[in-house]
Amino acid sequence: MTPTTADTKKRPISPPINDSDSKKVNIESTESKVNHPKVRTNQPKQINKRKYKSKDVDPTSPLGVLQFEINELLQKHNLTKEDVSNDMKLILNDESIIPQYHRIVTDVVVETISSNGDGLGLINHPDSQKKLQIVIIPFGLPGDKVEIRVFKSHPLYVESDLLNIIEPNPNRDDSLIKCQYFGKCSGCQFQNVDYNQQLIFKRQTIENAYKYFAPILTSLKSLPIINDTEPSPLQYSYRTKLTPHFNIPYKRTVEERPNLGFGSKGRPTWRKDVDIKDGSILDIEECLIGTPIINQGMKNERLRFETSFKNYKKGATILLREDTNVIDKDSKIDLIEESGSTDDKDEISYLEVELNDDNNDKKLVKTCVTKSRQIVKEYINGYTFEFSAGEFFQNNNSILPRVIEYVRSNLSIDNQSSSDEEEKYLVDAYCGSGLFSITCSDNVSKVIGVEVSADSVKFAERNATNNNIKNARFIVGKAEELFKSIDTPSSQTSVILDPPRKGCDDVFLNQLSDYNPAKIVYISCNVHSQARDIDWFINKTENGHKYYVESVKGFDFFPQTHHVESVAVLALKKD
Ligand SMILES: C[S@@+](CC[C@H](N)C(=O)[O-])C[C@H]1O[C@@H](n2cnc3c(N)ncnc32)[C@H](O)[C@@H]1O
Repeated sequence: MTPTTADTKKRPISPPINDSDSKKVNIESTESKVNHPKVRTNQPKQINKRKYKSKDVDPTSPLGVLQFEINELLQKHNLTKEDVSNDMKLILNDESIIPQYHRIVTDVVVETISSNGDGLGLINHPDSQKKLQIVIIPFGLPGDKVEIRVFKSHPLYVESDLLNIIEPNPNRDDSLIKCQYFGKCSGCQFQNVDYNQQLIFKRQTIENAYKYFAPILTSLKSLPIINDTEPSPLQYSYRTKLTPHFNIPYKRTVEERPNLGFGSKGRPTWRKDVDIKDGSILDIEECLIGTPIINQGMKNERLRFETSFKNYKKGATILLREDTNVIDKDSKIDLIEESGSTDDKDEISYLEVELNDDNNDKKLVKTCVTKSRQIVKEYINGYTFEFSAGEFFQNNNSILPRVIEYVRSNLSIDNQSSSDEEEKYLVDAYCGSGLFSITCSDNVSKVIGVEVSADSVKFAERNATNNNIKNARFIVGKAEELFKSIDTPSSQTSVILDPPRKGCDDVFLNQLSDYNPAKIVYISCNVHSQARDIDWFINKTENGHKYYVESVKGFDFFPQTHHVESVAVLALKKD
């Protein structure tokens, strides 16, 4: 499969299973439409009025990636999409057909796991013995034999709830589960999977991402073997930011406190000893992947919510962000009113943490901030960072020293036109509040960071000053405008890219190619858009062919979940 055109703006990579228009991934109608067809059985002329509405999906989003995963399953079983298609018109318009489709199925073997952490399997088709259905099984692991309830249909797959594990696969170890909400909460997918196996799943996600989204590099066999995923030092209690939320029904005053927590996923009965109230938002007192002070903040804010919910006219999200202060070991921190969330005695909750690095005359004092405009601090390997609580900052502090070291070590420039005596430069595109610009600044003469958020740039400048970094300058603007203001010689410059989930703009990638830097380190929380961008950059831009993918490695920023951060290094080919 190759991209359809070399010069289109959107670089469409469409899964081959798609319907006629290859630029679109057509998915899905709304749940209410599928589940509650308003068919007036006494007025036959009204039948067949409801039409299936498809919507465009970004191919690198979870639903877009699912299309590639479905396609792979079809290929494995030598099936066509007609062999698994569901008659959406019928499902939407004939109520009597629903029990046939939305049913309990037993002895289903989970074949594979999606990048979203859901199991995928094949079941018999209600329409015909010659057909099959592809089913998504949340919390199903490859090799499990399970009982499921199908509850929702889509043109090429159905969704289900996991009811029972009939035969568990060897990777399933439910004794590892720590959270009482696991299996219902949409946050974690892998608590019952040994941590090493979690890392293997994530490596597989990266491999698949490059297979699906870097088709040219894959077909030319010019991708390196994907490195093992770097584990997180903390596998629980690592998340420095959580955002529990609640719903208030439209235009209604509620008498009873609404659930406050995280979105629920399906209606699993497989966790038999767990009694969880139904609802689209689960009521969650404690989130075990959150840090201790974040959970203290959650406790405080839940207590406040017991009465304050009556003041809300609509649903909202509560921000919980860890704030880390570095102070002398013997001193006491001055906790002013803004310092953070307060407990039932109206006292600011805080935790003292010992430092286990060279800074042993200092200690850390942590509070939980709830106001998005408030300034919070983070401490990483002797560096301190300040940023607005509501702005982007990496959420797993424990793994940051490892990822920073990895990025630093891969920035080194090694080409013929550059010698050790020559000055080296660093460009940090999408720099946020300066995490990589600052921590990677010491072996280069000059760093230039660019970032679209003026607020983040303000903090990047402040962070450079606070960390005594004198060689960094920051520009407010889109990465796409970066190269206008760059004067460093490209053969001595490395570039860090750390874009948001959607990846880089084509304009930017073309400019990057024209600039032709010595080294590129691309960090991404969406390996699918990363793979797409790298395939495009190397194969479709002017100087792209001069580069090769030196390495790709995952970092487990979010243990127990399906997410993986990927770092890809591009170097210039040697002549
Ligand atoms: C994943 S974050 C990385 C931030 C930083 N590297 C870090 O690790 O803290 C992506 C950043 O890109 C910024 N951003 C989004 N679109 C951008 C664009 N077109 N040009 C420059 N920055 C952009 C966001 O504001 C955000 O700070």
